Amino acid sequence: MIGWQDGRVVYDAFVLLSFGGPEKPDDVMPFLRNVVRGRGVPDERLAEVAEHYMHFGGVSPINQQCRDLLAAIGDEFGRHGIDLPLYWGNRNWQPMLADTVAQMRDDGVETALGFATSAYGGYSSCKQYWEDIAAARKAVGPGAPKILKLRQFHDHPGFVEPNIESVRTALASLDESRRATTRLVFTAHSIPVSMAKTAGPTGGRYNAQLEETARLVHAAAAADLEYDLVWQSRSGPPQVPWLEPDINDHLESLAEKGVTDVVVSPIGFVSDHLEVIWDLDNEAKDTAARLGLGYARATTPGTHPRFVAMIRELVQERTAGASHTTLGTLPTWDVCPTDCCPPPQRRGAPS
Ligand SMILES: CC1=C(CCC(=O)O)c2cc3nc(cc4[nH]c(cc5[nH]c(cc1n2)c(C)c5CCC(=O)O)c(CCC(=O)O)c4C)C(CCC(=O)O)=C3C
Ligand SMILES: [Fe+2]
Repeated sequence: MIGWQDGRVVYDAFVLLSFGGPEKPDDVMPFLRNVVRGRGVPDERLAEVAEHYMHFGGVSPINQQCRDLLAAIGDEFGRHGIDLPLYWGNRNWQPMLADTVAQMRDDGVETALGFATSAYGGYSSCKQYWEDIAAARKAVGPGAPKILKLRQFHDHPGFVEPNIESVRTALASLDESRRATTRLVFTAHSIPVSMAKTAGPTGGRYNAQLEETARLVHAAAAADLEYDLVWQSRSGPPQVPWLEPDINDHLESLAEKGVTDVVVSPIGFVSDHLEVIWDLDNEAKDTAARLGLGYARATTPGTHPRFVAMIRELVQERTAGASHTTLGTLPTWDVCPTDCCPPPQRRGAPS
């Protein structure tokens, strides 16, 4: 067996867990149907989102970003003597996690560490990855390896520092003479209010973590500016309340208040995938232009070396049983309680 002993558990593989995205036009609708299975997202919304993907030739950047990240993780592990085979499986598109888990079983993997491409707690960002693992193992059946997801990392310096750096870079591209009326706007994926209420063991964890990350990035990158945390990429039927305000509405109210320029920092995401390049680089940017606001979008961590080092550190934290490296004050843990972050109520056809 490949791997190493930490005195408690032997991990013999690493698996990257992600969302998945289409890589050609014919993938788009089946991918979207996988994402919204049983969730009551109206067809009009799906058709609209399909157009966003078609705008980029039906190709989401997220899968290539995962390939690049996995290659960088391999280099990083190699430099630090971590000899674990690397795998990658998605929730919604090929390579699907169940196929990856079957391959891992065939390769003799017994217990893997999984890294999900989301920093936060809550159903979509955390719990659903645990569910993905359980469903994939069930599909594979006897001999399926155990997979333990690495912890949430919203306030790890390896996540916060690349965001600080990119906010500074974005800010430097704006007109210095208008700095006093420049605003820092953090964004994250909106989720249903009911999902936000039940995020984490005591509720509200998604918002609390995002507020903490925003505070940490703001303090280090641009403490003289005012800042806000707002939401993007709302889905779901209009009668269901989701977190507000939307970034576009927020830009309107900022312009009314006399703000002249904005730096938008999508701290809710780890890579510049489609929700970032469509919703921010197209929609929000157009809104800013219409309002006459200067606009700069900060990049996400992607394959930033500090971010990649964080992934290696999270593995070492786990295998050495070391204490968690955190910049904030919210509690962290390795394994989530089983009863936190319940799934949203399913509507329409069961999956
Ligand atoms: C919290 C959160 C994250 C961040 C955490 C994480 O990263 O995991 C995230 C990431 C992403 N969301 C993505 C895409 C989509 N999300 C959708 C729909 C939804 N997202 C939700 C939440 C989140 N989503 C929710 C509650 C829904 C409603 C339906 C449901 O309950 O599932 C839909 C359906 C159509 C629509 O937008 O209405 C699409 C296409 C992509 C891929 C982008 C690419 O292709 O590059 C990524 C990384
Ligand atoms: Fe989403």
